[in-house]
Amino acid sequence: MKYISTRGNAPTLSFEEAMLTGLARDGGLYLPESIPEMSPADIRALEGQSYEEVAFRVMRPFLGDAFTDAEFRGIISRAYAGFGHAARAPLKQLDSGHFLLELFHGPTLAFKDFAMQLIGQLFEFSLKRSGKRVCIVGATSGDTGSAAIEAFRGLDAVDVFVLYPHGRVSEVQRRQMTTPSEGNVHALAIDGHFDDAQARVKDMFNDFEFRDAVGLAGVNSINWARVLAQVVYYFTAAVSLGAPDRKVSFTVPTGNFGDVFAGFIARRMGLPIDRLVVATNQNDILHRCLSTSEYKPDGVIPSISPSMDIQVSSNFERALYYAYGEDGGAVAQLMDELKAGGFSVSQGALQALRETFDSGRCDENETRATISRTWAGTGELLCPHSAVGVHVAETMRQTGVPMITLATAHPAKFPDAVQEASGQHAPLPERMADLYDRPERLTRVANDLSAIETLIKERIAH
Ligand SMILES: Cc1ncc(COP(=O)(O)O)c(C=O)c1O
Ligand SMILES: N[C@@H](CCOP(=O)(O)O)C(=O)O
Repeated sequence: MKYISTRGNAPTLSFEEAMLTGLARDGGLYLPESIPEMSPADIRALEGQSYEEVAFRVMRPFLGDAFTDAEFRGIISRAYAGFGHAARAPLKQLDSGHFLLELFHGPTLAFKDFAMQLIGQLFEFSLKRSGKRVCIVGATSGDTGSAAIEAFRGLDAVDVFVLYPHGRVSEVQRRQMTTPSEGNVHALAIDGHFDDAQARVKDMFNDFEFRDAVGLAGVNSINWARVLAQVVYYFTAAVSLGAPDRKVSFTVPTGNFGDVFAGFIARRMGLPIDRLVVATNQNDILHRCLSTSEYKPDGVIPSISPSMDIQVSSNFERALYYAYGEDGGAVAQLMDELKAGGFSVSQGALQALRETFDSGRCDENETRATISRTWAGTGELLCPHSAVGVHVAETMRQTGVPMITLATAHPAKFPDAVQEASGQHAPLPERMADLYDRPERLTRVANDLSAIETLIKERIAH
């Protein structure tokens, strides 16, 4: 299995190389050259299997010869051993035909753990084998950063730097990033919002001298392995509702488009997904683009679902690659236009996107009302991101096709918003009960590439 760049002008890599490389050297994102398919019989055979077994069968064809079957099974088993639910991703019924896929039972209480725990294990295995070191730099609006720190803390061959927008993540998210005491963990609070942090990370990848000097690696959903690990729970959820003999739809609270793009890959692999619904908060560039064809970032507005406060949605580039008929030149052209302010998706590409994706938006009041209504009606306490999904799903439901909404974070990560909306306190699990008492360690940084690069080089030298 080979990996190619969405912009068509970077070296072709193996799975392991693409995983350790992060951003392609032409600025694009890696994708498999072709997408392996699973037959209806293969999908049917997943019924009743453990999450780990489904993960093995779904991901194995993408890996080539990077790991033996036994090695990969061991990696998967270690990755999910620390999850707080035997099913890993349990499905709960909310209403007739509407289900909630709970993705927040991992160590940092967000869906990011599904991929990050796996790539933590993959990196560790791979770096031990090669004897190499890497410097991971990630951008986060709150959840990727804490999941990355949890997955890589204390690893000898890795330094992990996380850039988060100062003052724009929840207190629990911040403390998850600033309280680990391991010397290889560096939480950097940047002046700006998530889009600034993500832009600086991509700038670092495009600064080849810096990139090669520090051994830069990425664990944002830039990294294909992140997306791949998220494909698995689309299979477990759909199969438990009758796939491949019954279609299902998914609604996905969306920011950087990684999670919903994983659903797109599941669909291309043969999973009978009817609609993939992109649910945005008031930072609704994706909903506007899918409705009007115009993709023009116009500034982030802070919301009560802060992890989705994103206007430059990295993985949309991967969807555009397929919508433009796998034409890397066309994608490179759009990304140049984006640097100059924005672009319009062609009518043909828009039609291709709409064959798979629907979209909807949920404002702040609707988010609060959904948390309150869902608590009162079902006893399920939603985090604000999951509430965005549930609200949009409720407006999109079709009779006859079950809708599965992804619950992307635990309500305890956003206790103030949840309390205000529902009057309910969402307590942290016992193992994190002292989070508010642990000492914090962070560095404030300006939104300045050279200052951040200098800081990273100095920290690594020490
Ligand atoms: C809790 C939560 N929900 C939803 C999202 C959006 O996911 P994606 O960026 O993959 O679209 C994020 C951030 O990624 C998140 O942290
Ligand atoms: N919401 C994310 C933003 C980064 O997304 P990623 O999937 O590209 O890592 C976060 O919580 O950091």
